[in-house]
Amino acid sequence: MITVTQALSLVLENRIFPDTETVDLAEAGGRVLAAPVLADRDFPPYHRVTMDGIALRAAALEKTRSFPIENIQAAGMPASRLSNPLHCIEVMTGAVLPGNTDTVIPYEQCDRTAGVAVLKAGAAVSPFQYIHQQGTDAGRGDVLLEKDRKITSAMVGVMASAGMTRVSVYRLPAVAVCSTGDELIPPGAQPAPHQIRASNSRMLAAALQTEGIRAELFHLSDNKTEMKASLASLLENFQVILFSGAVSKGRYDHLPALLQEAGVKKIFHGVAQKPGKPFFFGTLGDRCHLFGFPGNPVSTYTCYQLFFKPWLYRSLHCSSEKQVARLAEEFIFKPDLTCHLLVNLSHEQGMLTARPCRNSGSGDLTALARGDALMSLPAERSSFHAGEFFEVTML
Ligand SMILES: Nc1nc2c(c(=O)[nH]1)N[C@H]1C(S)=C(S)[C@@H](COP(=O)(O)OP(=O)(O)OC[C@H]3O[C@@H](n4cnc5c(N)ncnc54)[C@H](O)[C@@H]3O)O[C@H]1N2
Ligand code: MOO
Repeated sequence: MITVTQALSLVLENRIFPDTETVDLAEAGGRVLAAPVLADRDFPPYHRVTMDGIALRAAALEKTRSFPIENIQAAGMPASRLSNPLHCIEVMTGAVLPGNTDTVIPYEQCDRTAGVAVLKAGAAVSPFQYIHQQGTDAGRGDVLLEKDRKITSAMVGVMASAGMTRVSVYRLPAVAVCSTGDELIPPGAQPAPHQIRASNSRMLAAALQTEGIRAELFHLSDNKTEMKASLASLLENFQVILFSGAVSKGRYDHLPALLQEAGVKKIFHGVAQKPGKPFFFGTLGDRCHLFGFPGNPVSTYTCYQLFFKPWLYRSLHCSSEKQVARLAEEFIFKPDLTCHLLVNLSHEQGMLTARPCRNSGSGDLTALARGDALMSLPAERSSFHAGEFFEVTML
């Protein structure tokens, strides 16, 4: 059995190198940007008025506090120009600053009567106040967004303002999610007493959906001949296959052997961790990457989070951030395995703090929905003390 660290580096070494494609801006959220986004014009593109009020020349204040209003400059109107330096133009937020003016005084600081604006006593005036100056956010041609970033809603906004309607992103792999086991029935069916509902495949599909991947779901029978036939077709049609179950020592755990018979190279089978010990990972050349997650629901999900997700992010050129949290209470774990402890997180004394979450083991799917994160406790130790910091993976 290999360590968690060794397993993770083997998984990451076997990343894929996806092509790029262009998608509509409306579909780009959550995808990874494959090319930098440049400013097609200055940001803002003109001196933008930031308060409703009047625009005038600041130097005019040495001569007068009373300004005849020449006209109104609203947002969306082409720039006008102040003809008399002792006059003003009414301006609205978002308008282009009129030519021959250099300051804005909000309505609250002046009185307007009979077409004349008079500054109130104490109205503060300095050049370029309440003006968002052209090009101060970014200049034309500047990089607004670096490539290899996961596209957030703010980034969608930036791209829209740079005039983009299509975005270059890394192509997502075609993923199949396969449950295994004759005890499983679809969630909509009525289970007999000896049956359970297939939850893992739905859980994995939901996790993939948050990455923008619409996986296809399959179910493999425990029957060796049937499983073999299904695998042949899956290996033909998918770049990535996530299996859950059929990877431990049982008489019907045919998956690792059948995959290898079908030409899959075993990269590893078995990781010194709990949960998720019988985890299998293999490749079929560059054509297909296979993750055989152990069937217990918490094991499946743990392996997805700790190995598949970093693999996906590395393949898509972006990184998944690691965090540490403070263990709130003593925890003992004797086996010589990395323990991925299900925890609840809170902020205590300004520190991210983790408390073990009640659960009854890797078959306890209900606990997974109560937990916030997995805290990885190193295999070399068996007692972990309150106040120590360890890495956490958010769920
Ligand atoms: N003799 C040994 N037995 C087991 C070992 C071992 O080392 N020696 N390892 C144990 C560990 S650890 C795990 S984890 C499990 C994993 O076994 P499999 O990957 O072969 O998974 P299954 O036996 O098919 O299923 C385990 C468990 O999970 C339920 N399951 C499976 N798929 C789903 C699904 N899609 N949705 C909901 N629940 C699912 C299944 O019904 C079983 O209860 O092996 C231990 N045994
Ligand atoms: O490792 Mo198994 O994944 O404990 O339940």
